[in-house]
Amino acid sequence: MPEATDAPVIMGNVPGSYALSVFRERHPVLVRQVRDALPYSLDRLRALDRLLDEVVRDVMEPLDGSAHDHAAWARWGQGRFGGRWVDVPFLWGESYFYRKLLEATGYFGDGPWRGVDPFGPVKQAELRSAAVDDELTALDHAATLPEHEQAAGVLLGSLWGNRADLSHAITASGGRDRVTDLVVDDSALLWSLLRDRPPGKVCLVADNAGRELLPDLVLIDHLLDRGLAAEVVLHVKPYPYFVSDATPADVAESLRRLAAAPGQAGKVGGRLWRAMGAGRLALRAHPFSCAPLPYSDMPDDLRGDFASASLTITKGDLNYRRLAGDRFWPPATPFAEVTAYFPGPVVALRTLKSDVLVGVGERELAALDATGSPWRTTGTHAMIQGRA
Ligand SMILES: O=P(O)(O)OC[C@@]1(O)O[C@H](CO)[C@@H](O)[C@@H]1O
Repeated sequence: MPEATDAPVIMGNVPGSYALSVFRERHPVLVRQVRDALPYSLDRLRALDRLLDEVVRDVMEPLDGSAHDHAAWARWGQGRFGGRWVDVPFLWGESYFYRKLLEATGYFGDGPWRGVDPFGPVKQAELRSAAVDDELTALDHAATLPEHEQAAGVLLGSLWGNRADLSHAITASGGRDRVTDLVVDDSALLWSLLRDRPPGKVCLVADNAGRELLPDLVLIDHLLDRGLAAEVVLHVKPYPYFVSDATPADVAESLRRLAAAPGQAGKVGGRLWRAMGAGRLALRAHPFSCAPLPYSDMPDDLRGDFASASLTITKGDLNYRRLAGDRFWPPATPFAEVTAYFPGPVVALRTLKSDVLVGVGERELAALDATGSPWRTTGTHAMIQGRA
């Protein structure tokens, strides 16, 4: 087995790879969708057209010198501008794409589009959907179940909520069934970290808004309400990212949606609303959450936050890539080994939508590969993977 540290970084340019399909197929579609989502003015439409051209021609241009974070991106992207989009590490190239998309829409500019979420229309449609009504109504039945089933239910709800990812939906063939047998199931570890010690601080690093964030909030309510956490810090993105990633505005909208719902959902929403006001639920939108870097490069203040938590729960595929490192790890590499740098207990809840994979033995891997399905990238499979 190769040394884990030799694991190659996932690049965008490998023929036939998932990463290449994201650059070649997903990004052009996304620019076109954003272009049509809001009544943008001519200058914004032109900027979006320039970005589309840049992506299709496959020549990466630097951020405009007037951008507030131009210096940071110039440093991170040194030696990459003028080259092909696909010739950079996958994680870096995707992050930069979303940053450029916001630039084109005027999100950080001085004009009228400042602060307008280009993905707002799709996020709002999802939050208003009948599917969300059904999911909130289902909480009434869940509340009648025995305690251990409720605990398992809120955890699985949050885990599978990660399938609701509007960026993945763009190129996923859709409608694929979930495979309920988890690829890795460390849920016993998660519960023991919460139950076998006095309640402490739990950090939940969120992923998508809407149909993922709602069950995340239900999980948070469970932890606070059952005394499994004294406080929860909910980490979200400071600005729109990867289409549906949750921002503070999305948290506010989801809490309003919950609090306005009848039955159990309304009770959950009311409790969380009060917890926010009382400081038992805090919101953090650290700039590093949108950085094109792995968590091993996190700044000291963020490290301090996770270090003071009795448990950090990370949600979703992108957070998993950043936690483990966006590399083709030998799949049997222990999760504890690749996350040894993380300053405290950490559990990842993830449906699999990219090639990064650790902690899976040869026999399990062979059995999954033998199914012949693209199980590593289509969101059909999920894992709860952690270390104390
Ligand atoms: O973090 P999430 O929402 O679970 O997934 C993000 C995602 O859809 O985006 C990337 C491709 O663009 C993949 O890593 C992953 O499939």
